Amino acid sequence: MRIHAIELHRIGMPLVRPFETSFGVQTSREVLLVHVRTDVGDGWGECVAGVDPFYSSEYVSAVEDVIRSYLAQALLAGPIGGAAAVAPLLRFVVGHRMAKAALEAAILDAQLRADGVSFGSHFGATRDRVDCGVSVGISPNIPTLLDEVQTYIDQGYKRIKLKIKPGWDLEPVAAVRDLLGAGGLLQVDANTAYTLDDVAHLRELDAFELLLIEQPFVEEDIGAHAVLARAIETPVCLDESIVTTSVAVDAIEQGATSIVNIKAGRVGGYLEAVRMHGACLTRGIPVWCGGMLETGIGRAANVALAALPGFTLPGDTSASDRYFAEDLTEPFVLEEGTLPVPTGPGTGVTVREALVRDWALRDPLVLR
Ligand SMILES: CSCC[C@@H](NC(=O)CCC(=O)O)C(=O)O
Ligand SMILES: [Mg+2]
Repeated sequence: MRIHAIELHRIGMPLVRPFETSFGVQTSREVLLVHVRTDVGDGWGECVAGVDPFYSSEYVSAVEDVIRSYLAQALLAGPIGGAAAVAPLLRFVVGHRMAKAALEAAILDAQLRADGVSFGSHFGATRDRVDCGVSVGISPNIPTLLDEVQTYIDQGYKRIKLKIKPGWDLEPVAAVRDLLGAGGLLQVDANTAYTLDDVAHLRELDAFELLLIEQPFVEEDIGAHAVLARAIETPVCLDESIVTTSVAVDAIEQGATSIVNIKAGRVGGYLEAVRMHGACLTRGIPVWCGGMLETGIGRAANVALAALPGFTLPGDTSASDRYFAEDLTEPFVLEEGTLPVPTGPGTGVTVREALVRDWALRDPLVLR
């Protein structure tokens, strides 16, 4: 495959409601899209990095810079062996996994569209629909939280995930457990907001029959998560910590995580995410597909990934209208708590390029 151009599009999309986590409040999504033009056709990839380095060390301007300054040339210098060659070609740059993942996804999209193969088929999907959960931000108060959760219950979501932080945890969880009833699927995500000093406090979550507690401690503290896992009943699930398949295996073997949130952008791409799925499946570790407020481009790829056999828990693969009034692709619409796996070549979705232009925050960066 010969890549003729790599275009970086930085666009802004308002969120339908503010989304608050333990690291801040978001009211819009500023997202970097990669559009590659190759000798076999075009492809689109979405970078999951936020506009600020608050979820991880990556952020949109840094992604633009690392692609422009280092990564693009490695892909434009000469013919490459397709998407499988991208990670090895980019290994000379340390980290920057979200940037690399967006490039690989765009190239994979171009390659599979040319081959007439869908992401799902390429990954080994075994389902044609995936069960969907929804992530609920920190609310100003309990009544507001319950109104939002009730909306999602009425829409048919199969699982509720609540963002928590010190001062907003036991009370909202108790209220939502009460609203859901005993059998409702409920989990929490702390986005690293706690420390080992909070173990006794976090043990009180055991009363609410949660599916899991996601990433209570900072990314690097794998061992601390193993200590917590031995001290509480609620299964510990890692997100930010799990940046490669080998880190996932180490964390599993240390007893730091018994469920894994897989996000292709966080681990360097969909091909690594498929490898991570395989490693977890072999070890009997359930996985689910995390979300990064993707547009329909990333959402299509996530739904394909979530259709693999080891993805046995509902993911943060919500409908497009969870975050956006209008999407860059045909909207993903929830049907009985599920989304259909796209069957068309590549991601299987068509990017509305007029919207990419209308929502652009600056002129595209074209690298040749
Ligand atoms: C801006 S928060 C993004 C990271 C967060 N993602 C979600 O909560 C799900 C977001 C989504 O529904 O795409 C997580 O830590 O899991
Ligand atoms: Mg998370």
